[in-house]
Amino acid sequence: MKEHVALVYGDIQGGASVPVRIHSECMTSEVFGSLKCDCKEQLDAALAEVARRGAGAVLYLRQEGRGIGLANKIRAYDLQSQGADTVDANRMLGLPDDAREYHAAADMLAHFGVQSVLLMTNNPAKVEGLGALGVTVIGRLPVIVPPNPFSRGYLETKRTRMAHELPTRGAASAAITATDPVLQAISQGEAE
Ligand SMILES: Nc1nc2c(ncn2[C@@H]2O[C@H](COP(=O)(O)OP(=O)(O)OP(=O)(O)O)[C@@H](O)[C@H]2O)c(=O)[nH]1
Ligand SMILES: [Zn+2]
Repeated sequence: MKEHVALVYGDIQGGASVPVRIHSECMTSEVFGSLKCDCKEQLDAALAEVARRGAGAVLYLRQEGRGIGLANKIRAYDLQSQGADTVDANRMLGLPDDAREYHAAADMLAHFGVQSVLLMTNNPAKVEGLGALGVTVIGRLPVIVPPNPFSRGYLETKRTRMAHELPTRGAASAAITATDPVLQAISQGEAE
């Protein structure tokens, strides 16, 4: 059984416009430090933003690899190393682009009596998915991580094929940004 986690900071009981990050597990970046995606930096940025705002929650869902599981994600990485992008790699394996569900997140928010959330995400499908489950998403807070040389293609695929609201290369952003100095240095070294 997968155990999901609600990390709550401050008092959110019965709250409205509660800052919430609904985060999907990514062992490769969060545990092993892979730079192929932005998940760990998004998690860190969300935790910092919740603390800065004084109250909020990070709901950590055990949906590795957008719900296809770790072994399938590693198989997809193998196909990506041969040129496929994230979406096509999943399809070549006969798997959906995104197999995640958000019932657990909706249940957690109901448990705390949260009336509405400010959702920290760049993914409009996540906003819609929660709305369909009865969660009132009153606003969206972008969580932008600057690309590094290893994540650039992955982020570009999210922008162009999965409709994530991410800046085009070089565009300035006033969103929550990752503060990791190493990643910022890598990204600035890449910028031109
Ligand atoms: N199938 C697959 N999953 C991946 C890959 N890289 C990261 N993931 C998973 O993608 C999930 C995160 O989803 P993303 O599409 O990056 O972001 P999101 O949660 O939809 O949107 P945000 O709220 O803006 O972060 C995590 O579960 C990661 O394990 C990959 O190459 N293939
Ligand atoms: Zn990741």
